Amino acid sequence: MMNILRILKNVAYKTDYNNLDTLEIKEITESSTNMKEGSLFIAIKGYETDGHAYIDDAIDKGAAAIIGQNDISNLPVPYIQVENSRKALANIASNFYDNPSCKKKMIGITGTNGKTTTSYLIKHILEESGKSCSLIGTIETIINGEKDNSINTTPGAFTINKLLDRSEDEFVIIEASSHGLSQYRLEGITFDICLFLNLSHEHLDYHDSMEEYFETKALLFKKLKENGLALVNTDNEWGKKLHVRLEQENIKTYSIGVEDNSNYRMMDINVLGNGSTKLEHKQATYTLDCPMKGIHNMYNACMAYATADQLSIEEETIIKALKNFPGVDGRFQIFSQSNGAKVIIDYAHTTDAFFNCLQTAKEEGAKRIIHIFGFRGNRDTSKRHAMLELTAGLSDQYLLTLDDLNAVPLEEMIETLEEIHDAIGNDKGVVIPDRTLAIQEAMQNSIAGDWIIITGKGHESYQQAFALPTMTDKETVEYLSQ
Ligand SMILES: CC(=O)N[C@H]1[C@@H](OP(=O)(O)OP(=O)(O)OC[C@H]2O[C@@H](n3ccc(=O)[nH]c3=O)[C@H](O)[C@@H]2O)O[C@H](CO)[C@@H](O)[C@@H]1O[C@H](C)C(=O)N[C@@H](C)C(=O)N[C@H](CCC(=O)O)C(=O)O
Ligand SMILES: Nc1ncnc2c1ncn2[C@@H]1O[C@H](COP(=O)(O)OP(=O)(O)OP(=O)(O)O)[C@@H](O)[C@H]1O
Repeated sequence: MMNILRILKNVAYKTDYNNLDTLEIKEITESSTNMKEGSLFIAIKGYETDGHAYIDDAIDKGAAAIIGQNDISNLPVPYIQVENSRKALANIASNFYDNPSCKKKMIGITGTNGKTTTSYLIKHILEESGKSCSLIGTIETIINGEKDNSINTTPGAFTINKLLDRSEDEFVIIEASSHGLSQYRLEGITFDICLFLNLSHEHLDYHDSMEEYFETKALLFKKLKENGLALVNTDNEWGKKLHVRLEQENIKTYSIGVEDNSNYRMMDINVLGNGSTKLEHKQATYTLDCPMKGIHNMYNACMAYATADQLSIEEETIIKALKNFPGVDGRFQIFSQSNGAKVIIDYAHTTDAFFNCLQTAKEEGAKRIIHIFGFRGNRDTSKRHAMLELTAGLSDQYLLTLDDLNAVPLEEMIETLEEIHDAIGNDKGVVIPDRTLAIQEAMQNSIAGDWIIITGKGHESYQQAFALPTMTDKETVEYLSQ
């Protein structure tokens, strides 16, 4: 039980109810479906529906009080009006759990690509150095070693605070998506270290422009604790811009990149075979071996190195940990075939990530590159042409197939694939809607030296059933390898 006035600390509100000082709350929820008697229900205007429509339902289920942003009177339980209930929820959750992010060493990671990979790299290094670490991200949450599948990359504010409260680990790594940042899911959370990885065309169905997308990502750095520090990959225009801005704001910032003036300077990058790079920092140079393929993963490894270094972990420990990093499910995961072909499963769903995957295969000596991919329904459609254009140029063959439909009718998506293929594609390509049959086609016709690259789904399960009895790209590949 907690008094409502404690829950409302630092939240601006108005109410007609005069006895808040005696109002005790058992729990908080934003969902009437999860209501428990004695809870505070927070009504949120959502993207799909309006939580204010469920206030009666919440009261029927025993809500002790309601918070919302609409003008409402004459409810049978106290009503507290705030300006923005989503923002209020975040502050309330933080109050309810007694500001849990202040008690942890918090690491926040943002960028278009590489958040998940970098978070697992950092977690691995921390654990190899004997420290305990929670992780909240796209694939799963790991709290006190217990894993749960994720719904969002950045969960809702209430969930985050609850997870932080449950965590007995010393460190917590959170992947910060732009949706999460713009929807106040991280409001009230403060960080010791924040990382900016990169920014490329993505989510422009949600953000008005790249500029706005960048500004949303940059919000993470407003959440640094007083002595917190920023680690920024400055080998991209957005990283450079952020680095300059943070320095002007007197925030302790380190740049990571190939340029001479980078604080962590990458040199002699070798991405072939067992990749390695030299990293120079404060006149000392270290050699990092990174078993994950591709220049993009070299950047992820260097960002992880810099983070661990700033946490005063011994260089030798970091270097050893990077070398034995086991990789991440569905991130450039290689399945060598008995006929000498290789199949790669990767979560790439941006043009930038496509380039990294296909280019890596080329540099690794692929004789032919066969790319299997689709487009997610109800997600940024403006990136599709560039994605196909890139693969039509770099691959030797491409198979356009289904990704998640997300409520787009099957026939409509197949038509879209055919239209884009006709408009942008070339004779290297073919449309095979059934994802498992597309993989089968590529694998059955493969020869030694082929690299079959399957992108888009990574670790995720299929949303719909396909012809083969499998639920993930990995299962399909293993089924066809038997
Ligand atoms: C479009 C979007 O971002 N939606 C997010 C948002 O949902 P919402 O609050 O708008 O939900 P809503 O369904 O409209 O419901 C409104 C309110 O009514 C309440 N309600 C609803 C029904 C009912 O019977 N009773 C009831 O009380 C709901 O609990 C909610 O509070 O807030 C929820 C809680 O934080 C998120 O889980 C949810 O993410 C959905 C599932 C989603 O798919 N989001 C994607 C776009 C997303 O956020 N992706 C990024 C990663 C992107 C990337 O980089 O790939 C992420 O961080 O996951
Ligand atoms: N540093 C990077 N730069 C560019 N592309 C990258 C980088 N790291 C990974 N990628 C590509 O992005 C894909 C997704 O990687 P990862 O899951 O680590 O990123 P993410 O930011 O967590 O993605 P999401 O926001 O979609 O969950 C990888 O499979 C790879 O193709």
